[in-house]
Amino acid sequence: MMQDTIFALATPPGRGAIAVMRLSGPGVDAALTALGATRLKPRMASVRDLAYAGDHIDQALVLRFVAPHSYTGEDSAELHLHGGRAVVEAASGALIALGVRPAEPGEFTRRAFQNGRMDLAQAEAVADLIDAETAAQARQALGQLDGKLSETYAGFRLDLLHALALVEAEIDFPDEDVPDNLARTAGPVLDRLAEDLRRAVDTGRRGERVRDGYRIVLIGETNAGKSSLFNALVEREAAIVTPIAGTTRDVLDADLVIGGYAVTLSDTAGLRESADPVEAEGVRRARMRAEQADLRLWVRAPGDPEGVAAAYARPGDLVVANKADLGGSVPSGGFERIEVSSRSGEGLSLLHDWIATRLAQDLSGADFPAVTRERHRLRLNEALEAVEAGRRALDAGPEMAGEDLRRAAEALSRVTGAIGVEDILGEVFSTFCIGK
Ligand SMILES: Nc1nc2c(c(=O)[nH]1)N(C=O)[C@@H](CNc1ccc(C(=O)N[C@@H](CCC(=O)O)C(=O)O)cc1)CN2
Ligand SMILES: Nc1nc2c(ncn2[C@@H]2O[C@H](COP(=O)(O)OP(=O)(O)OP(=O)(O)O)[C@@H](O)[C@H]2O)c(=O)[nH]1
Ligand SMILES: [Mg+2]
Repeated sequence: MMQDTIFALATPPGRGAIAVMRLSGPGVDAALTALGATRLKPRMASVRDLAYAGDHIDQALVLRFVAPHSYTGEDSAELHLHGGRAVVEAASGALIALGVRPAEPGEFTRRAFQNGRMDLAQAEAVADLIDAETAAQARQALGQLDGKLSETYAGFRLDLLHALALVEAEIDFPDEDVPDNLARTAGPVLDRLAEDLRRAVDTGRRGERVRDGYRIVLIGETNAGKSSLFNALVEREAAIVTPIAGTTRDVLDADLVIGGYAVTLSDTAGLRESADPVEAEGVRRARMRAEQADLRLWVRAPGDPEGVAAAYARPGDLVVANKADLGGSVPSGGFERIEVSSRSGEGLSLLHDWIATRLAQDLSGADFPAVTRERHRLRLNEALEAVEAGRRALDAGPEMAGEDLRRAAEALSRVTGAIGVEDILGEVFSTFCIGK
């Protein structure tokens, strides 16, 4: 079956200096000819007057790419138009009249994937690079686009296939010259692989946090000044502040960038026992969010009760001793501690720097993370479990182990899309923007 020919605006909609319209599919050359763009040398920019049905559309810069030497691997073209709504409308109308269809989100990259121009992890990297707002996110996405994540998984698979070959040799030639002590040969290979996978899962937290944002949660007793500190850090009056204990109920999130890393900061309800069902639900949500935090700032004020929050703090938390302008002391309780005043602003830049240092500690690292999305982490854990099961099964016999190892290989292949791809295509490409 012949592929549709598709088009989409690749630049943001609206008024701009230039609007780039992208086309891909077997009908590209016919469409270009119908618009009057002829004698185009592949990969060379040419200025052409575009017209359709007697109407002049634009004087445009036109690029033509001949399959397979294009982004999608198909015949493709770009119309660099004057960036006004009317011109873009006229060009779209002409293309639709010529039987070229508007693209679905991510359809260009999906075709690039289906034509073997990139694997699934690289396609995800394209989306991540477009969404990147911090330098760290862009760096990580670019590494993934270059194939670093794919290489890591290829390495795991190679070790796995090595172990599988040993196991299968034992299955196929049980009476021949294969060492019959299988556990002695394949065992160490699997042990090493399991070790590598475990390390990859551990560093994976870092990749996901760089991509999705590092989660910082404010916790503390009511009235400690969590919402005041939240407002000071996000630099706007986002949260309600009152002298009434129990003001905050819902969890309030704000996205910010600290030290070049994306951070989600959450304000939460003050932790205390409450008979009010609304407040009790707020406290339940506060605890839930605090559980998932990468860093918790335990906000304390002079005279705070040694109450629920103290019982809740855990190693790694930072005590933020608030209301320093009032004098009076706040016990640190063995935690690292920084004195601030949300009111006067004293100490806030110190707090900012402390957080930036913690982020760099937790998120920077020389080697590229094996996991940047939950999808990767789930498959990696699946592979690790299967390898561990295979290792245990070696003693029971090669058939048992072979089954587990094939399951591990399949889990790893799903990350780069080497197999079992149909069910994940929708999930991966539906989040793209149109024109990518
Ligand atoms: N105008 C424009 N800018 C763009 C893109 C684009 O499609 N159009 N890209 C799209 O995301 C990115 C660049 N990525 C691209 C990757 C491969 C090919 C390509 O034509 N590859 C051919 C030829 C390679 C060569 O010139 O030697 C190939 O690999 O065979 C084009 C763009 C970013 N900038
Ligand atoms: N003097 C002084 N007062 C502060 C400071 N920070 C907050 N406050 C006051 O303390 C009271 C409580 O502040 P909030 O920010 O609402 O406290 P909270 O921890 O969010 O309280 P809940 O939402 O009830 O848990 C308000 O009256 C604030 O104006 C500070 O640094 N110095
Ligand atoms: Mg509050």
